[in-house]
Amino acid sequence: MRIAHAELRWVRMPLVAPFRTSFGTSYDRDTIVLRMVTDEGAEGWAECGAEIDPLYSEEWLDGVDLVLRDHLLPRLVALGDEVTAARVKPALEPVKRHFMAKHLLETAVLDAELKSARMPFATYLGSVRERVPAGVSVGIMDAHADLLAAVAGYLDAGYVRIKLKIEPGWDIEPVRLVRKEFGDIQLQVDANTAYTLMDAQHLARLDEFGLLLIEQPLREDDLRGHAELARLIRTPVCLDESITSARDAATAIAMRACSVINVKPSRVGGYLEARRIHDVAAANGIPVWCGGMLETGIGRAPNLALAALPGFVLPGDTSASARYYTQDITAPFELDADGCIAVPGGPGIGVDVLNEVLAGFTDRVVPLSV
Ligand SMILES: CC(=O)N[C@@H](Cc1ccc2ccccc2c1)C(=O)O
Ligand SMILES: [Mg+2]
Repeated sequence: MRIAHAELRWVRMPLVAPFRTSFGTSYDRDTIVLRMVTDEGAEGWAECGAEIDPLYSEEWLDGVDLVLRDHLLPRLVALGDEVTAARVKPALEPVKRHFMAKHLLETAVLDAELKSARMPFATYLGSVRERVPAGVSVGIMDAHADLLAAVAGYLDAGYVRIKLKIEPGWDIEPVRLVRKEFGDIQLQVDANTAYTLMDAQHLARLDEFGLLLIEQPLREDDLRGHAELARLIRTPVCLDESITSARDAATAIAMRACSVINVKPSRVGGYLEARRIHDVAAANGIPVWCGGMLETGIGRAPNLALAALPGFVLPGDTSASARYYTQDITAPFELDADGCIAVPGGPGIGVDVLNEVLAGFTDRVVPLSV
């Protein structure tokens, strides 16, 4: 197929509550939505996982906008009417990394391609479930009481797994209190690279709480350190920021740097690479789960399809829309009575974009030359 039209929409949506991690606090969610139309009139949508500032990873929204316009899209347009999702990665290969920008293009092409074929993401990716259990990510708070109230609210809402953001000074005590207050719920923590090997003894104090995993305790480029840490603590080590490709996954697994992987299509360049990571992990007996980047429904929908693949055996951060937004730009995703969210069944991402709502949150539209 040929790309007939494409545009970037800079979007800002208020968060229902500030979301604080070891790398900063977000009060709104800024993102870029890519809308693509093919010569057959199929519309492809994708949502960027990068943040406004390069604090989660080296990518950020201004950089995505620039690299996509100046270096990535021209390579895709050069394919003429041979554009397919499978050809996106090879066409963009000469540009190093920039996975969140590449994910935007590949996902919009895949959405348009699947809509033309009237095939849901779930069918294409190989989903085996109609609904997936929802976990939730809980930010660092000002006081222990606020944390306990937030966790109680999420458990009442039906979330089947709680993930606590931690950092030095907010780790052992919050976990101890949540364990004491809520018993043997499925509980894990995410440090977003906030610790070093010097903290190994301190992190070993988390072992008594029977956590499912500790996510990305060390720097994103320190696989050796994670392998060393994994020998010093009992809590399973899960990697997020460190894993940007199936090759990274293979290396981390071979080095025993992790025993669980958080898979995020936006971090690894798209759903095709996310599935490759799933396959590499499954071949090595490593469980994976679907991470989140505070996606609106445009990103949440395909993530749910991915989370329904056989190797996604742990609850992910595919929370309900209401976890972050009072008004989503698609119909809201909601938990059912079992704490699960239904995998969209329509063609492509399987949800319709609410154009008026999107327009209300759109700061500016950047037409792209194709
Ligand atoms: C749900 C969750 O914890 N996500 C990321 C961290 C994160 C936190 C805050 C964000 C704000 C704007 C965009 C992306 C963001 C990602 C993680 O797993 O590490
Ligand atoms: Mg994480």
